[in-house]
Amino acid sequence: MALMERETVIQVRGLKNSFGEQIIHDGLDLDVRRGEIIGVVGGSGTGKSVLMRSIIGLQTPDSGEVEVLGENMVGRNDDEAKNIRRRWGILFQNGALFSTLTVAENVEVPIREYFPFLKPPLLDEIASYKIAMSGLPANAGPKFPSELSGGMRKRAGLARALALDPELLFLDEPTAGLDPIGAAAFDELIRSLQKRLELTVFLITHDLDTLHEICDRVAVLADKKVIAVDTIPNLLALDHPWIQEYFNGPRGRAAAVSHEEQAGT
Ligand SMILES: Nc1ncnc2c1ncn2[C@@H]1O[C@H](COP(=O)(O)OP(=O)(O)OP(=O)(O)O)[C@@H](O)[C@H]1O
Repeated sequence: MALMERETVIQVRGLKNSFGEQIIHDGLDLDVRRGEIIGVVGGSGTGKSVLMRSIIGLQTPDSGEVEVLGENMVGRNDDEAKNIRRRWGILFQNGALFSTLTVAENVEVPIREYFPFLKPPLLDEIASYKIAMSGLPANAGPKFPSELSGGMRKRAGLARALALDPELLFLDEPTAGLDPIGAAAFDELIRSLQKRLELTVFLITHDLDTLHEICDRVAVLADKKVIAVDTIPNLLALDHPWIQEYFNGPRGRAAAVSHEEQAGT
């Protein structure tokens, strides 16, 4: 089915967020469609993380509407949001793993929250499956986060994000801090998981390679709004200075050339 015809799974309308005098978003709109990987870009401090926090209900906006999977997210208390929270997984920027728990125990945290009656053997089995799915070796399960490399910690965070078989996956700068080979492998993992599990992925990134390699559309934050959401070729046709500088600057062009070479075009 063409992307345009698919169901909207995240709908943001007229979002306004501010901290004191500082207005971050003012009249921001965004639609995310089922099954797409949408990249969210914008200069530092344009409010990408605040947007994600507003969508998942961690930030109460000054005004505006946020719907996720048909449910209103604004002003819900924790209890009300519990049912909707289990339908998404989140990989925060630093992985946000509990340092005193092993990787397997970290993956089990959300499962225990929602299914407290599950017995340890089954919990361990589910955790092992999620760990393998995230491309970690089986012996990573009993390790503590401090014993893992940065790339492995991200995969462990991903395993936890996938613990409850989510429909939506939120990723905040997943390739930040990874070397280019590790970043490319992580991109590939996200793409293959998205296809296999039919995920919708909301991905904040500064990584131009990631945008070219795996994003179906890219949303650009500037001037306190989403100024455009489109494929990269269509964004390039727009005459906005930030978009031009970002995608057509030296790094943007290098990422585009590398993507074309890999695609054999
Ligand atoms: N809890 C908070 N209290 C006060 N100001 C905040 C808070 N959270 C975010 N901000 C401010 O809101 C602005 C947007 O922050 P946000 O983290 O969303 O930016 P970003 O686009 O994700 O940036 P980066 O690309 O650097 O990660 C920043 O100026 C930040 O200082």
